Amino acid sequence: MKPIDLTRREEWLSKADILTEALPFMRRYNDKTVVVKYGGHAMGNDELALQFAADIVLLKQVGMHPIVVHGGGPQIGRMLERLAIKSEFVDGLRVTDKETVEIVEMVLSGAINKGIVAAINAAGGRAIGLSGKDGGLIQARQLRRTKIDPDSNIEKVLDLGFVGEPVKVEGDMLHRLVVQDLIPVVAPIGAGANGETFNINADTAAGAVAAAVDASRFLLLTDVAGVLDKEGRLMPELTVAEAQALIADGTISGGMIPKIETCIDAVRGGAEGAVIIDGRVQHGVLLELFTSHGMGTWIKAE
Ligand SMILES: Nc1ncnc2c1ncn2[C@@H]1O[C@H](COP(=O)(O)OP(=O)(O)O)[C@@H](O)[C@H]1O
Ligand SMILES: CC(=O)N[C@@H](CCC(=O)OP(=O)(O)O)C(=O)O
Repeated sequence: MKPIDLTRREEWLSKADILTEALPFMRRYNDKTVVVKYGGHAMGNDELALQFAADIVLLKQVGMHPIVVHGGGPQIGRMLERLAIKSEFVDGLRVTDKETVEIVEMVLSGAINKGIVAAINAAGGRAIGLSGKDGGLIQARQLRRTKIDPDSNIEKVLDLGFVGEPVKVEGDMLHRLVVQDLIPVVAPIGAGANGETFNINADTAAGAVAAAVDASRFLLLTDVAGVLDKEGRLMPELTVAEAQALIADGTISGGMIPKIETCIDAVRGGAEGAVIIDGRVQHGVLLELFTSHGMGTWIKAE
């Protein structure tokens, strides 16, 4: 990190202003757990990734307990393409056959998880990489999803293969890690009761982790400013009911659906705030947590 040049009064003052604004938030969140979902689209370039890691370390340094749950959808997509394996999405979820789930696990628990761990460690933190399989962290079952067929009006069960949903997250295990000053970095892979591997949407996994550790704040980093209305304008706040209406009328679609569903679960579960922010903005996590104006879209109960 570049030190503040105290001979340049202007620079010094601007940093002092930032600190004056940030300190009350830092005090408020001292000893509190924050779950940060780091989406594949938010990972951007190496510089942004290093900055993200430094911000996570800073949260730890000011006394918070950050837990990172990451995605990697675009990276999985690229690997599947290289291997000439076709992939399709239904409502933002990747249809996952046996061959695909092996690649999903390899990409998420391998390169991406260890890359984030290495970046946090290089920034001065102590990260520990886990998949949902380690220590039985995320126990999962096959996701059962149905859809009403618009022509016949009959409810149909969708076959998404090895797409899972969390049944139980070992929150205590994460607590034991964070009190030892470790920063858990979790890949959204679930373990089935019979040892199956499940591909869990990273937003869903992050929401389940946030609920299990009773997180004070839940941030989802993506590649848009937040939830956009039909004209593409940012919506700074949404109630649960408003968000549901936007899904129903199609304003919210694709990958934004699991994000919103997860935020709704988090606020219903008691999280103080669930926020969708632009991970491509430098220091977005700090701006959201430590400024009064925040960033992105805040989903609130009512
Ligand atoms: N109303 C909306 N506001 C913002 N983004 C939306 C909306 N509806 C759909 N999206 C899409 O959701 C995407 C974010 O989801 P996704 O691609 O799964 O991100 P990530 O990889 O970060 O999880 C956006 O890039 C955008 O294309
Ligand atoms: C079931 C399902 O869709 N799983 C996701 C898991 C990764 C993910 O969610 O990554 P992002 O957060 O970057 O989108 C997938 O296979 O792409």
